[in-house]
Amino acid sequence: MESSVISLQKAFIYQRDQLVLSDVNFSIQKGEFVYLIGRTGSGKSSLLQTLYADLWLEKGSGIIGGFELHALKRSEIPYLRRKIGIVFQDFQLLSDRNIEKNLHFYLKAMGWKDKNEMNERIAEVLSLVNLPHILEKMPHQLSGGEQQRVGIARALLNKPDIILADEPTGNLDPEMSVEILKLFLDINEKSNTAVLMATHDFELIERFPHRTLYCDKGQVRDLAESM
Ligand SMILES: Nc1ncnc2c1ncn2[C@@H]1O[C@H](COP(=O)(O)OP(=O)(O)OP(=O)(O)O)[C@@H](O)[C@H]1O
Repeated sequence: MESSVISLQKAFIYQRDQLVLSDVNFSIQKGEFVYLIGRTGSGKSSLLQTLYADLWLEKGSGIIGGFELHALKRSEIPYLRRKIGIVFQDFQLLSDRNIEKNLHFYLKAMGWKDKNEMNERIAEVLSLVNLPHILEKMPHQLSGGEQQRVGIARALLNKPDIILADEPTGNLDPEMSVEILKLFLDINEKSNTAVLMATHDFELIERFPHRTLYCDKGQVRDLAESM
C-alpha cells in the first residue's frame, strides 16, 4: 500500500550466522502506533536493528522511509537514519556534555549547519517532551524519566516519519513508563509519526491497546490475525 512507511516481505533476520526470524511479512502505515512483543531472545531487537540498518537484510525485501533495505548501500545508511527516530532502553545520551550539546551533536551529525536553526529546533523538541529548561544540565543530573524524554527529543530532531523504540520504558518505574508511553502516543497523534515500540510491559498494552506484532518461535505474527 502506498502509505506504508515500513514494509517487510519474506524477510529473514539474522544475527551473524544465526537465523533469528523467518519469512517476516508486515507493513506499518503512516501514523500507525504498533507494539512489538515477545519473550527475551525472540528477536525484537534484531528486527528493529534490521529496520535501522544496523543489521543487513540479506534475504527478502524491506522498505523503510522510502529506502530499500535489501538494496541498501553503506553510504545510504546516514540518510536512512535521518528519516527514523531511534529510542533506546538505556537512553544513550553522551555523558560528557550537557543536554544542549548532546542535541547539537546529533543535529550536526545529520548535516544541520545553521546555528540559529539548530538552537530553534532544540528548543522545539525539548518543549515537545515538556522539558524546556534543561539545556545546561548534564545527563547524570536528570532522572531516568527525564533522560528518556531527552532521548525522545533527540529522536524527534529531524522530524522523522517513523520512530523505532526498543524497550523505551524498560529502565523506568511503572508511573514513569505510563508518562513516557503517553508522550509517544501524543507525538504519534499530533505529528502523525508512526511508532514501532518493542516492550515487555503488558500492563501498558492492556491500558493503551494498539495493534501488536508478536515475535515467537522465529516468526512475527500480527496478534489480531492470530486470535
Ligand atoms: N550481537 C549479537 N550477536 C550474536 N547474536 C545475537 C546478538 N544480539 C542478539 N543475538 C541473538 O539473537 C537472538 C535474538 O535476540 P534479540 O536481542 O533480538 O531478542 P529480543 O527479543 O530483543 O530480546 P530482549 O527482550 O531480551 O531484548 C537471540 O538468540 C540472541 O542471543
